[in-house]
Amino acid sequence: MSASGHAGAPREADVARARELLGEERRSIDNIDAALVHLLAERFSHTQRVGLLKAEHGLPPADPAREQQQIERLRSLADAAGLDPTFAEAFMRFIVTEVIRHHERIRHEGAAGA
Ligand SMILES: O=C(O)C(=O)C[C@]1(C(=O)O)C=C[C@@H](O)C=C1
Repeated sequence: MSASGHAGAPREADVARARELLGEERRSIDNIDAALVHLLAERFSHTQRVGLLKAEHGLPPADPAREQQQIERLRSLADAAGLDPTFAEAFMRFIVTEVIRHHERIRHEGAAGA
């Protein structure tokens, strides 16, 4: 079925319009992906400082209680925003696992040399 509602081969004009809409959506997707990269870079620059503080003061790299609070908060935000909370939790855990790996590296390399 074409956009005009008829069965059979799609009309050229409908396909052209669909391609135009696809291009517009992709431009927005590219902008959002760029924002995500910048936000993640900003987040990692803060967690890097947290890692240094933790290493300098002998605090453990991971804080499971804090993670639990973050996950509950994000699940609730995701739900309100129409995003799958299970996906939001998995995404958060993926990021935090990487942050903890950075914290451990800073601790093992010595905070001063990081
Ligand atoms: O808040 C901390 O203590 C952090 O190290 C940051 C962070 C995070 O990425 O949000 C990472 C590891 C901890 O387990 C909890 C949270």
